[in-house]
Amino acid sequence: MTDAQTPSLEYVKTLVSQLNDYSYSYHVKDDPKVPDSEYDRLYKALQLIELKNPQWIQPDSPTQRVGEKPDTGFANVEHTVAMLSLDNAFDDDSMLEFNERVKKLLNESADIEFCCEPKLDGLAISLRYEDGVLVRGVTRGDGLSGEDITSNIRTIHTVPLKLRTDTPPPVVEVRGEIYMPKEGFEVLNALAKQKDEKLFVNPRNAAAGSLRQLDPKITASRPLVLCAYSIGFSEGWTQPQSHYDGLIQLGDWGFKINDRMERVTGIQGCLSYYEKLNQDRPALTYDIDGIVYKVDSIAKQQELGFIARAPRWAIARKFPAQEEITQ
Ligand SMILES: Cc1ccc2cc(C(N)=O)cc(O)c2n1
Repeated sequence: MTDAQTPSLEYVKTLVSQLNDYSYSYHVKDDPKVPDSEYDRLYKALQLIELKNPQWIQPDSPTQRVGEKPDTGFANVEHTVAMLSLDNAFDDDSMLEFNERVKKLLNESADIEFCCEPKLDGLAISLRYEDGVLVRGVTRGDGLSGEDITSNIRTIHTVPLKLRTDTPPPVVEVRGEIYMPKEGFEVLNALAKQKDEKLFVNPRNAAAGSLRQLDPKITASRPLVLCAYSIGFSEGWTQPQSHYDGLIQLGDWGFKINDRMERVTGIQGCLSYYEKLNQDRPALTYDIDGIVYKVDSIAKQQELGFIARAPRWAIARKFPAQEEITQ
């Protein structure tokens, strides 16, 4: 790319695409492709052209991540499909019962395939994409409705402003957990201490406080990460028939998915996954409060359905509570 490119709509689209590719590699794949200086040079070039040609501004331009405060507070929005809480299991016997109950309900004698993932200790949100473009981000709230925090969601680099595909579903809602990595939490509290400000008790509270800021510039300054964990409502496409494949699809679209996510066979696979993750837990760069196990087959999930608001096809196996972080 030449430096002195004549500004044009095509050139703006190329710059946006290039900057978003670099940002995806850096923030989602943790694999920077160019030095920060090169990213900043292109970003400034884009800003300058957009300033002189606002009509060329693209919806997924990285310059559009940090907007203005919403005039009023956060509007309340109803979820198209309820955001479920999970039944909890606190010991292996409960896991064995969960497995037996699932097999009985499915009238299945063979081992069930489960998808396992760390249960991130953050805040659940739902993102709506129309024709591949992010239109809204809503907190879980009470599971039926939540707060529209789109302006704050847009500032998070691991939230794609546009899905990385030329053939997006007309409508898809993606669910994920927004969390603050342990290191970012320590730096944030060290800064707060220096400024004699109130400290956050733990990364989850820090993430919640950062998302509830009315000013997106404050949210933008906080080290927040989105990890996608499921596809919610969608229409106009053929959804993968396995939860695991759905997560791979989300990764292909540009979302961060958890690299510890794994598909296992039967209850023994679940118990082994628990033992391994419980050992590795202290070394993780983020807080978790358990493991989420899901029946991998979407058809089996639909057959099992839901009791009240907790699905019969999933369970959260909790770790013993970590000692509270002393200030
Ligand atoms: C259905 C459901 C509900 C809450 C969840 C929460 C998490 C999480 N906190 O990481 C992961 C999941 O797969 C979840 N899945």
